[in-house]
Amino acid sequence: MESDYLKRIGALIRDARKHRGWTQAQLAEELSTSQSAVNRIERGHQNISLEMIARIGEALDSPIVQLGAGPTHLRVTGPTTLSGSIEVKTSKNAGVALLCASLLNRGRTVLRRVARIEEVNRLLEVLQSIGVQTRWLNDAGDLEIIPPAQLDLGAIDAAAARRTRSVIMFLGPLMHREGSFLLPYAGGCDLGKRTVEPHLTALRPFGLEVVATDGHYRASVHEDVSPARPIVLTERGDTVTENALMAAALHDGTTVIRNASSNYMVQDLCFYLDKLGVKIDGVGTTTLTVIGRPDIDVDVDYAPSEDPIEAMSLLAAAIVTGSQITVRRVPIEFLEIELALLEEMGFRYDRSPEYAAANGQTRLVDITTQRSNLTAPLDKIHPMPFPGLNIDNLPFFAVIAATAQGSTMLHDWVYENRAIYLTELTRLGAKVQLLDPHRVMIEGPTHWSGTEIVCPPALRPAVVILLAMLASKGTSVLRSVYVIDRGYEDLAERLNQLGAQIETFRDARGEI
Ligand SMILES: CC(=O)N[C@H]1[C@@H](OP(=O)(O)OP(=O)(O)OC[C@H]2O[C@@H](n3ccc(=O)[nH]c3=O)[C@H](O)[C@@H]2O)O[C@H](CO)[C@@H](O)[C@@H]1O
Ligand SMILES: C=C(OP(=O)(O)O)C(=O)O
Repeated sequence: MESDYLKRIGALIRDARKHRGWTQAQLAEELSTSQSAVNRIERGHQNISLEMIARIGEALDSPIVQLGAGPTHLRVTGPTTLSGSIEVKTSKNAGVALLCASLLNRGRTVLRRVARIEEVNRLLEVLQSIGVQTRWLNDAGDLEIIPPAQLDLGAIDAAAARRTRSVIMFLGPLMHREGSFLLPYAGGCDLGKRTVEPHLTALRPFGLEVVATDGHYRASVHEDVSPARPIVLTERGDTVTENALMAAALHDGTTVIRNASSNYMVQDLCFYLDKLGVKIDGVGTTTLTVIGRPDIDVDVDYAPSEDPIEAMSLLAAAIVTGSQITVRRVPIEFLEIELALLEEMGFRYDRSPEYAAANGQTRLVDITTQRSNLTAPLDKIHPMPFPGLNIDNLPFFAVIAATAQGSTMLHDWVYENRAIYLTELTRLGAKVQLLDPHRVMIEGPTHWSGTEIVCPPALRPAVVILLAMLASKGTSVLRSVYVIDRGYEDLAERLNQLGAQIETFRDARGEI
């Protein structure tokens, strides 16, 4: 079925290219990819995302390929009451870390139930462009990754790389494969300045030097340098810990990483590395001791765990719409503080006994929400590195606080911009006052009323607006939802299965 569809798309692209009089190499250059990737696409031998189709359409200025592409928008009819049950997908953040980590392994990696989200698609495009074979094995999202003997970094799909921040996690694995290389600057949510300096500090003891020039990180590796002392991270960041772990995995010796993040995606990475034969002590703590293996060549199969941020999003959907739903496969240990705080605010729910995730490690529960009357918490809500309230879950408390009686202060000390985007909720009737770029005061409850909003360039605030739209009276339009698709698989469709009325649409050609 899928290959049929890919072949038809491939044929359309080939015809449009020929119509333009271009060679595959010319189109490849325009797309910052390799001629062989274009050849694979045209023959229907490569998965291709809507994003990529849109980029090809733009490059070829082709009405055929542009048809149906362009930004996607959502039309929401509310207010909605949800019912039924929904399963949490595996996490974006473990998914992207594991895709990068698969570069450590010369053998075949199979990742189970990977969320089919745009962030993963971008990384797959990057991996394919440098010669890695990747293939979805089935509709369940099982993904096969086979690296080549030699990577073709010169052919890297720079446009795809720049759309994700995760490409920064290529540094750890690549420094063992290449003496020197170029990586495009990392993108991701626009949350203000996000430094990469902690990554460079963490990797320097392994001999990595990086100079940032004209849109690229220029990396070179001094092979005679190796960590003489424990590596002390200057901040307990998730991706920086993952980079240090990946560098340590192929390092012939023992590395100690202190002030490590013990967050969910880091744990998933540790469990995967264990399957590669890398021994890690201290998983779930802030000191990780890694016994690396200089050559890893094994066929592995790993099932990353469920996404605590998606679980929180679904609980917030139930709370803001006053609905009873069952959220299945909630990774409870990464949501305990959020739930404790919600309980304090008056949220009532039932939880099933714990059971193990497919990785055999992460503890899951099913949560059934009850209609609850919430009141504002006495203290401000602020995030902390795990085991604190998750930084990415903080925005959901904005929409929850807006349904609660009283004033709630949210303090996002982490990001420069993210709290500012929450003020968009005022357009749907919430009282959200920006006290400074990091703090908002929210006064509830809210009489939500529908309107049209363009997604802010940040995933979680965009989802928060969508959830408020479910509760809003009348029709709302949420424009340009790529940012949501970066991190959620079919969110609108899955909410519809719970009874939401969300229609996905694109602008007709010629309209703005
Ligand atoms: C792909 C991925 O996994 N992305 C997650 C990862 O991004 P990532 O690891 O890239 O997060 P950043 O490096 O951007 O760190 C987030 C912010 O926290 C600050 N900071 C972090 C830790 C600390 O101890 N002190 C400190 O100041 C950083 O300076 C930065 O401003 O972690 C973020 C914070 O959990 C999450 O929002 C992202 O979803
Ligand atoms: C900030 C986030 O993602 P990223 O690190 O991919 O920009 C997020 O997941 O909310």
